[in-house]
Amino acid sequence: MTSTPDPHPPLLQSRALRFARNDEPVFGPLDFAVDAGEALLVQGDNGAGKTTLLRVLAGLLPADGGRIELDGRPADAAHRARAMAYLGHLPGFKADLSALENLNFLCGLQGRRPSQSPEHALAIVGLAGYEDALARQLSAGQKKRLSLARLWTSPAPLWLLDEPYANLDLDGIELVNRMVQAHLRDGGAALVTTHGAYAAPPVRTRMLVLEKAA
Ligand SMILES: Nc1ncnc2c1ncn2[C@@H]1O[C@H](COP(=O)(O)OP(=O)(O)OP(=O)(O)O)[C@@H](O)[C@H]1O
Repeated sequence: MTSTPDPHPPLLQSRALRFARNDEPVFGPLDFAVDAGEALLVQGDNGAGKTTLLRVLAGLLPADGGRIELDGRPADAAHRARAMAYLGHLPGFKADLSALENLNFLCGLQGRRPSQSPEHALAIVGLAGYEDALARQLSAGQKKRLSLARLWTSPAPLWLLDEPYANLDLDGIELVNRMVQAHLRDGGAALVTTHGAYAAPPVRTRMLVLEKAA
C-alpha cells in the first residue's frame, strides 16, 4: 500500500531528529511540526540544547539522525535558504558598514520582501536616524534591533529566533511580539527559544521542552 502525500503538509516537520557530541546525546529523537500561522516555543534551561536545535534546523550543524521536512519535502540547502530566516546570538553584521548598508547588503545577498524597504524596516524597529551609524557603534540592543530589521525584510516564511528578547528593553520585547504576530498573520511561522515564561508572543503556540541529557 502506498501512502498519499499530505495535501497540506506543515511548514516544518521534524521526524526523530537527534544530535550528539562525542557520542553524548544533546537532544532527540524529536518529533514536532509547525504549521503556517503558529509558533513553536522551544523551552529549556541553559545548556538544554535550544541553540543546537535551531542550528541543526538551519543546516549549520549536521543532524545525527532523523529528518527535517519543509512543506512536506526533505529540506535541502537551497530550500532552507529560501524558507528560513535565522536570528542567532551573533548579529553577523559588517562592523564598518552602516546600519543601512548592512541591511542593503543582506537584502542583496538573501533577497527581501518586495513590500518592505530597508529604510522602512529601520524605522519599524526604532532605528530611524541611525541609518548612517556604523554597526560597531551600535549598542547590544540596537544591534538586536538591526537584526530584527533584517528579519522584517526577509522573504523567508519560517523564522528561527534564538532568544529574540535578549538585550532588549520592554519596548523591544513588545516589538518582537508584534513582529511575530504580524508574521504569523501573513501566513508565516516562528520557532522561538526561551528559558522560561518571562516573554512569549501572544500567538497560537505549540511547546517543545528540551531537557538536559543526563
Ligand atoms: N561549540 C560547542 N562545542 C562543544 N559543546 C558545545 C558547543 N556549543 C554548545 N555545546 C554544548 O551543547 C549543549 C547544548 O548547548 P546549547 O547552546 O544548544 O544550549 P541552550 O539550550 O541554547 O543554552 P542557553 O540557554 O544557555 O543558550 C551544552 O551542554 C553546551 O555546553
